Amino acid sequence: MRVRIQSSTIKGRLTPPSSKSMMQRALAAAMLANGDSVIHNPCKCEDADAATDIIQRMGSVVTKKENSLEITSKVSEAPKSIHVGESGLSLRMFSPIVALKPEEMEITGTGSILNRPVQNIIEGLENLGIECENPGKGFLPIRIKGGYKSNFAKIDGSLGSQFLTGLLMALPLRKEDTTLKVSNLKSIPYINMTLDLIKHFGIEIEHENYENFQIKGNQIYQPTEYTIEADWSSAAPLLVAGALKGIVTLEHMNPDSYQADKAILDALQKCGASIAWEGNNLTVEKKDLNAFDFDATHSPDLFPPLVALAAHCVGESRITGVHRLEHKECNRGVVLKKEFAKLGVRIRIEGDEMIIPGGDVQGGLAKSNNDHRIAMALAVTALASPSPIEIGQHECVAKSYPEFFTDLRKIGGGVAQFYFDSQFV
Ligand SMILES: O=C(O)C1=C[C@@H](OP(=O)(O)O)[C@@H](O)[C@H](O)C1
Ligand SMILES: C=C(OP(=O)(O)O)C(=O)O
Repeated sequence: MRVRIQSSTIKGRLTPPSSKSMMQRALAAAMLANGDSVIHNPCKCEDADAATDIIQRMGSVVTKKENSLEITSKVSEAPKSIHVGESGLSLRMFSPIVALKPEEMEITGTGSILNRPVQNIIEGLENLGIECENPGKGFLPIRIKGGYKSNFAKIDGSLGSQFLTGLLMALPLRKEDTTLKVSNLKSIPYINMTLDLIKHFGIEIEHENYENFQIKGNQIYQPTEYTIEADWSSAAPLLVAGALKGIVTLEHMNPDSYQADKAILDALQKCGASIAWEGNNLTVEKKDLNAFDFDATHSPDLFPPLVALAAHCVGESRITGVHRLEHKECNRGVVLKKEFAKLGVRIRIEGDEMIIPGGDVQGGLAKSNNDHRIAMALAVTALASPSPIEIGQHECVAKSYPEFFTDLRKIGGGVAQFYFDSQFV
């Protein structure tokens, strides 16, 4: 199935889905807290389902209520395997967590996660004395025989923050203290989110400049109630839709969020869109849009919606941080260049910079490459395109935002859906 989006005027109010990053962390923390926790406003998407399945396999009982999840956690026997679905975060966060258990456990996944390297997880765990096997030779599956033996490790943060998130969640449960020396950490705001969330569950970690983490052992996760915020990563394409073609108000947004992708506001401001807050309601409205420069090194998931924005600005926009895109659901730098070329936009990549000429969008056929953020970016690009854009493999939005096309339609997006029975682009 593919979807066709045509030029449309945007006008409306929405609440974006709850944060999948916070949701997966909250599920892990609730599992680590022996007792009853409640997650309010849970996120419903495939990555959240994967994390829910993992904690259930690890022995937590999850009960769905109206707009909450009750999680009863208890010490239980380790399963033989866990399945992370397509979630990079669940893979990298739960690996160090399951390594607290001495039993051997296999970690598997499906789809795009099978093309994402696991070497840095293995190296990091081995530095802490964990035995790992990797029948997938650099990719999933991996087998972990847990039991941390070392109190010190050097961690390479250059590929991202997710593995460090897992270590920061797991290591406070050791008997011993641990010191981590982290080099070249990327996606830093995600670590702030982790530290804030575990603090809510009673865990304290100190660090100097995101390089030297002192993790006290013998800490205890306290069962608690936790409310998941609206997702700034899912909000980003909706805000770009407002900036390109009308006006959109997003409700229940936290202006003080730790989420990295709140930085979309900086880019919208730089290009000249109108931004207004009223309490927790955020309104973005179209104005004349000019090219902008933006550093997305620490908020890499903003690249796709920012490319959609830049493609309709006057002039050439420059986004830094291309090296952060290689190991996402697809190689996002390469795929953005290839798919936007099909629509008339000749993106250039020079070193770590992506240069996007504005004003060349023609419309046409493009595919998501099974990447939810690319599918959403193509959809909002279409709102201001002279001819419609058809998007193949658009169902992949279910990874983070299953209702994306329904919501886009609610605010005026001209979304038509139809079946197609043979090979597509
Ligand atoms: O911790 C998280 O929730 C995430 C961290 C980022 O990954 P990296 O830390 O690998 O850059 C981001 O791209 C991902 O979508 C979610
Ligand atoms: C990269 C993403 O997620 P993950 O790494 O958790 O699969 C994303 O949601 O854009």
